[in-house]
Amino acid sequence: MITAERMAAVDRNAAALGVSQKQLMESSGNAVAAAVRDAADAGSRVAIVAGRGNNGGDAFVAARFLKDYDVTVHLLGRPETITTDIARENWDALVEADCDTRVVRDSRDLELDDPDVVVDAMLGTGITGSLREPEASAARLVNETNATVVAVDVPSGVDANTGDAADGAVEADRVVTFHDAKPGLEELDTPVTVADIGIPEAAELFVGPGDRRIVDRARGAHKGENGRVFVIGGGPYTGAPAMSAQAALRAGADLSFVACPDRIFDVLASYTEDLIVQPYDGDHLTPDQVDELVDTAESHDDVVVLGPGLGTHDETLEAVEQFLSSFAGKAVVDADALSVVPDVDTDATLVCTPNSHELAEMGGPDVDSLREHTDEIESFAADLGHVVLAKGKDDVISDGETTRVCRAGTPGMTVGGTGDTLAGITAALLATQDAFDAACVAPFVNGRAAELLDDRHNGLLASDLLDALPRALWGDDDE
Ligand SMILES: NC(=O)C1=CN([C@@H]2O[C@H](COP(=O)(O)OP(=O)(O)OC[C@H]3O[C@@H](n4cnc5c(N)ncnc54)[C@H](O)[C@@H]3O)[C@@H](O)[C@H]2O)[C@@H](O)CC1
Ligand SMILES: [K+]
Repeated sequence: MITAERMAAVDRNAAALGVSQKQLMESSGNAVAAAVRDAADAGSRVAIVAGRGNNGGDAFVAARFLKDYDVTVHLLGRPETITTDIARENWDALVEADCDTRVVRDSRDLELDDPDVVVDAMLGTGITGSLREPEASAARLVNETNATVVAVDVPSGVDANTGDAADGAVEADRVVTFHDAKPGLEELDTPVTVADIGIPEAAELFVGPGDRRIVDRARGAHKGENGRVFVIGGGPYTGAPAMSAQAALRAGADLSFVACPDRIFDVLASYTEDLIVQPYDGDHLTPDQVDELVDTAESHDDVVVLGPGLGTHDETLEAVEQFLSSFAGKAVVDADALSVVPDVDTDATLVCTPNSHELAEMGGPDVDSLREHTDEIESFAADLGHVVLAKGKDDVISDGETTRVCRAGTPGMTVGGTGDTLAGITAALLATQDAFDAACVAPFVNGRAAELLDDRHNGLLASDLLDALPRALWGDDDE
């Protein structure tokens, strides 16, 4: 089962893997033609009623595969207003080939002439709101015919995610949908065929540019709407928390705070003016600080990064344990803090970011190649009850039910600090996204930033990644 948004992401990932959307449209159209052949004998009269989006494009392709039928293609709207190049190219191909194509400028001009089959290709997953003209009138005509109505992807006017039907939505006799079942179609009392359109499994397994689009939302305009990240780190180390906090800003967080022992305050505060540093007494984190840290994080709805540079002092690990026991927000747990997670009872939403060594220490599989052990990582995540982002040459991300692999990155990323940037990016994304999505997209963005700096294969610094993060996250060059 796949939602419309996820389907669009997978489609984009397929394109990045070299299977273009036009190829997928060709397969979809072929599948629609097969459904028409199932519904009526050769020679039957077929009316294709097409909208201006890719749903219509699928049906233009189908027309090419229905040579043995008496096909008429009705386009709702002017050809110049077809919304995508691939749909327009397929329309043009029909016109060039002298097919019976009709441009419906006004819904009153649509005449179906008593067809045996209607192909409903007006609206697919691109619908917003209730049916507008000319689609509304066209849907009425389609519903009045005695023809067998074959819907492309989803009956026009029906929401593929929920099954909610707009007033006057097409009542289909059968539906041909693509790649995977859609939750909304299950709600209908209509037979559904799921057609394999040749999307490689890799487009679902590997995190790709399509996943990044999920994050590419309308960002909030007000300070705070894109999240505050609160890094609890530092003590024996100062660079790690600073790197996480800066990466969070570069990945879209509005504000980034670091809570650290006052012994290292001056060092941390001197790295950059972009960070807000809040010192607490002492030279390492202890249980004395926990109540105030939980208060700060919860009162501002912060996403916490717990771990970078904290060290492994007994008191520190005890403080981490107490923090997680009382904190009920969202947190990325990294580095030294990870060892505490398996034994803690917490209401927080966690993304744990172990490297393969830390994964083994937590009780997960002890392996070099994470990618060859995705099943074990998945069951580990299920037992843990938190999202696991296991970092390696290829990263493995699992919420215990779904598991993905991220292949982005360059050999230069073995340099220290790239895990700290990853934790910060994950936190920034976690502010606005579901935990699993954030954990999938963050390593893609971190790795993509390194790829954008490809000239620095040798001598890449984690701090170099900071500059490239916005482009990696929002840039157009996502091939
Ligand atoms: N994304 C994918 O993975 C694939 C998509 N394919 C096809 O592409 C379709 C989605 O294509 P699009 O995103 O172009 O969207 P659609 O073709 O569903 O519709 C977009 C068009 O409808 C108009 N529109 C939107 N809401 C309307 C309303 N309420 N009343 C009247 N007109 C309205 C828009 O202005 C736009 O012109 C899928 O349903 C499927 O048929 C297939 O080609 C295979 C792969
Ligand atoms: K449709």
